[in-house]
Amino acid sequence: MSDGANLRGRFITFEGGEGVGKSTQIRLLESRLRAAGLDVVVTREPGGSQRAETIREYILGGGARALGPMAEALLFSAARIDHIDSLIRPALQAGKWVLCDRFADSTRAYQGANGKLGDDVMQALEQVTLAGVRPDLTLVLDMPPAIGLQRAASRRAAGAPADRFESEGLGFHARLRKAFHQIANAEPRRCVIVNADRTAPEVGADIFRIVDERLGDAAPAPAITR
Ligand SMILES: Nc1ncnc2c1ncn2[C@@H]1O[C@H](COP(=O)(O)OP(=O)(O)OP(=O)(O)O)[C@@H](O)[C@H]1O
Ligand SMILES: Cc1cn([C@H]2C[C@H](O)[C@@H](COP(=O)(O)O)O2)c(=O)[nH]c1=O
Repeated sequence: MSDGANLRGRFITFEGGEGVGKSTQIRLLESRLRAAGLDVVVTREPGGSQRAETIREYILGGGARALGPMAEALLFSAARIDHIDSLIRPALQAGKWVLCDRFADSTRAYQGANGKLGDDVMQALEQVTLAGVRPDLTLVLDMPPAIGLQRAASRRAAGAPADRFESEGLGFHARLRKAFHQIANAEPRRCVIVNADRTAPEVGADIFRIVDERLGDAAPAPAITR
């Protein structure tokens, strides 16, 4: 969340490479948190607001590729500013739990590490973009990239092309995995790496246990059933 005392909710982000199961796990966690009586908002990046969804279409369609990683990072950040202002901050101020499919760590990994933008640039960008809205917990879903890419490909409609980043080579996706590990290892109070190469219910049980351990005091009696 949240360095502002007026942000009462909880902010959980899901990160990782392509096809690691973030959307699937967000749906599972959403239903468990709702069952525990919490007010939950599910959202995603890039996107989550009308203007940010327009930017999403442009970037994932490959429109910004030729501009290079710095310009792409700025576009993701522009989308994030609108998303934070119009949806995330108001939800946190209202005491809701926000589950977000990707956030600033994706910019660090995809544009920063893979695009070779310096840490100083990435930190400055986050400082102005996030304006104090930072995740309470980040779940980094981890698996060999070849498996995730295979899952992402099998999810696509027949004949649909891979998007801007799915179509990068295996080396790009291997560097992403390393970057997410580095991010998580550098911030162990915020980030947990979750082995996503298991069945969805197994991963989901692990995630709920982590959420309960890390943020359970904020929830009305979250009960682990398995
Ligand atoms: N644990 C799992 N085992 C096998 N298949 C899974 C598992 N979790 C999700 N899937 C399937 O893999 C595909 C990708 O899952 P999902 O959309 O949840 O991933 P994602 O991380 O949100 O992907 P992306 O970042 O590419 O949008 C879907 O077809 C989904 O049904
Ligand atoms: C937020 C963000 C995302 N990306 C990349 C990562 C994915 O390839 C796509 C989003 O697609 P998904 O199916 O919704 O995961 O965008 C990025 O490069 N930088 C970012 O900041």
